[in-house]
Amino acid sequence: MGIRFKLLLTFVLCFGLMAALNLAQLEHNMSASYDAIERREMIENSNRMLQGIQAELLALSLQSADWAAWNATYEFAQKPDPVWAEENIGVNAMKPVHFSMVLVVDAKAKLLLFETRSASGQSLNLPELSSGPYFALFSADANGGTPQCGLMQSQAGLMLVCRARISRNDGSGEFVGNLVAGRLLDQTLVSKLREQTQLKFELHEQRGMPQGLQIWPEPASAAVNIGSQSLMFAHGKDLYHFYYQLQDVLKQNVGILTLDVSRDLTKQGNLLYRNVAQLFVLTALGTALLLGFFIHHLLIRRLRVLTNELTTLEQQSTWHTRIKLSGSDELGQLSSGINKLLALIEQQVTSLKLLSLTDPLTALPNRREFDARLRQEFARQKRQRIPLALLTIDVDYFKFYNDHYGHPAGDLILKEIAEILASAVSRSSDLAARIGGEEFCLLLPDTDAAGAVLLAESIRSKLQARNLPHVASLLSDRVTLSIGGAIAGDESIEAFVSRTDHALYRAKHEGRDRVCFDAGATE
Ligand SMILES: Nc1nc2c(ncn2[C@@H]2O[C@H](COP(=O)(O)OP(=O)(O)OP(=O)(O)O)[C@@H](O)[C@H]2O)c(=O)[nH]1
Repeated sequence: MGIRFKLLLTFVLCFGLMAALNLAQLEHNMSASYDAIERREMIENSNRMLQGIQAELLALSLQSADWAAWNATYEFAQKPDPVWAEENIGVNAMKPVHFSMVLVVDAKAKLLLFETRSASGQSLNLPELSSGPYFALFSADANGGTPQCGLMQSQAGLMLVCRARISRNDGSGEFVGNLVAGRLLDQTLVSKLREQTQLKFELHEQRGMPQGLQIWPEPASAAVNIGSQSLMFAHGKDLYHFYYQLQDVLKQNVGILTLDVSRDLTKQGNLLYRNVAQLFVLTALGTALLLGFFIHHLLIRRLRVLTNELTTLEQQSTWHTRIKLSGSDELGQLSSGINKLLALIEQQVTSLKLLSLTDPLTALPNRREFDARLRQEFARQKRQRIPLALLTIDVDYFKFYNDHYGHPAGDLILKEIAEILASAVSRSSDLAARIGGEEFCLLLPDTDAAGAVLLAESIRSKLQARNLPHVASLLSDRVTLSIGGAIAGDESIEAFVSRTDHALYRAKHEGRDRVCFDAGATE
């Protein structure tokens, strides 16, 4: 797995995790605040719905209290006058105040007046109100001036009803009876209330509540005299279904109010959340890709260049090549560091190479260098048909010199001879080398036998001129050299070198301090 993929994976994971955490936090906060706002709105709505009915009940209460606290009504309760009643509290007076029912009962629970009126002006058939538990409640002395109101179940439907104690205008007078006023809670009234409250609630006359409802946490305090204190609810994905149990003045279940409230806020919140989530995911992905792009250009691409150049270096095993990665940042510094290291290695390799090809005592090329050059020049001689001469030079009785003067003095002699050989060769293609203890070689390309002999003799002369004493020599009291030489012919290198060795052997054998040349193989 490449570093680019790893980085990209890391970014995606990090940003993904970050987005997920933020989204979870956002969702938690959002749903908590939306829930709170929605709950407040629900309470307001349900209270508004109940307050609408309460307001109707209050209007009914005021009107019935008005009719009950009237001297004429007080007199009627003691001495009923049907003509007066018809005009003032009877069916004719009911229309303007939207009463559906007026009932007057005296102190002895005798029904004095019972008028009903539908919205269309017809009378209603309400036999259950002139006897039974409702009538018992209507005829009891309430012992108070404030009318008692609530709901009532009748054959014509649910009815708002208020019972008021009949009194004089100033509220005085003994108990002479009650006046009960009612108003049908029919669809006309429900529609009016729906319009007023701007809430689409429904009135159902069924008594039982559906199964599986939950109790709404806040009590419905506005409606203590028309129903239970609690609201029930069920909630769907987009809607809250509210249920309110209506109870009559006898505390019996008589109907249900339902209200469906759309969860617009939650819907909008969910939409907003989805949008934000999409934005988060896109931003996280976009940022990861952008970072990946920049990292690729700033890092990965350049790292690849560096790796490729290092691979090439390794494959070619060359130290003179340099990394071509520029820049002053960390990668640029790394590349310049590698280049410095390469320069150091190159320098070390060059000097090691030089050391491995140089004789440490005389600073002349050693046997390894000589062998390499010999192979090179021998091949060239074969190719170009140009003469190649080889001289092998050996110090005479050098063992005795060492024995007599000591090894360090012998080293000095070897250095002197090396100087002479180095100064004797004038062409850049000539090579003077120390190939063994006191044995030297001169490789002379493009030199014939005569030239080689001449050079050998000049070396001997130069040594003579230095006049280096060698009292232990069996030949002379000075240091002398024996030189064997040969010109390369159509033969192997070994044969060529062997001929030179034989020439040297001959020089030794014939008395030393001389040059013997073998030109035998030349054509
Ligand atoms: N001082 C010194 N002596 C060396 C070095 N290398 C080889 N020798 C000595 O050179 C001597 C070579 O001796 P031999 O091969 O017997 O030959 P020689 O005494 O020169 O006799 P001929 O070659 O027959 O004239 C030995 O004593 C080696 O120890 C060196 O680097 N320094």
